Amino acid sequence: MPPASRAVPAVRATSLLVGYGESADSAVCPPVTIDVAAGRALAIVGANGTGKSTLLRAIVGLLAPVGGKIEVLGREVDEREAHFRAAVSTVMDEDASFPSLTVREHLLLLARGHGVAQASALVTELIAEFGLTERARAMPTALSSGQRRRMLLASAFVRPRRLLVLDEPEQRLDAGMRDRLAQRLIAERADGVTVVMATHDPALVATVATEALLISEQSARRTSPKDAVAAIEAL
Ligand SMILES: Nc1ncnc2c1ncn2[C@@H]1O[C@H](COP(=O)(O)OP(=O)(O)OP(=O)(O)O)[C@@H](O)[C@H]1O
Repeated sequence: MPPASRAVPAVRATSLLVGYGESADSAVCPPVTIDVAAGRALAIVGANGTGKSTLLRAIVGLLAPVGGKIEVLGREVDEREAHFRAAVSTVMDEDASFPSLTVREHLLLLARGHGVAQASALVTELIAEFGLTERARAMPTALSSGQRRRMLLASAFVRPRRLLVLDEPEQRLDAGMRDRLAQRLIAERADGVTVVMATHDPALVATVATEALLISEQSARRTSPKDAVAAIEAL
């Protein structure tokens, strides 16, 4: 993986408005202006329905902004471009897996599709890290919801990445797995990978985040991880 340039923010939002209509009137949350530097981790926090997932969809190019601007790794978002697909790894709510492939086959296909060297060894490691060794030959339909979530998380780490965009990565994970995920995200940061995650998990914010964006009906404002933890606990 090429080293991330520290000069260019991994994510830069300028008066960004996100929503499901055609114009700024349809924005689901107040405007967002934020820079996230390479190797940092931004936690996006706020009550249900405040627009966290919608904001992530705009960052990964699934939804065009209804106002303002969003740049990822120094360029306007176009998820069809090869450089974007090579650099941006996501775990979103609506993620799908191949219905006819086992856990191991799904991960291998992703790794090979992204040109990862020694894909088989990496897949074996990730399957162990995400506690799926016993289920490596299972079809997705035969997994528990937590196991399926683990497979989708492992999918994010089986491919090259400079930016990880995660929508409530703690969902459906037990306490041990949440802790392991936090350790993995800390290691990712140490490798220069940027993390942007929407989360309701105070432990994940406290251990992984270097900064936070607190969204409410009134504002979307940058805050410290400590204040974000307090805000989650007050919701
Ligand atoms: N596909 C959609 N079309 C229209 N409105 C939507 C769509 N998806 C979400 N919304 C609305 O947009 C607003 C923001 O939703 P969003 O999912 O971004 O919130 P969130 O902060 O991620 O919430 P949660 O914490 O519950 O996951 C909500 O009012 C929601 O009902």
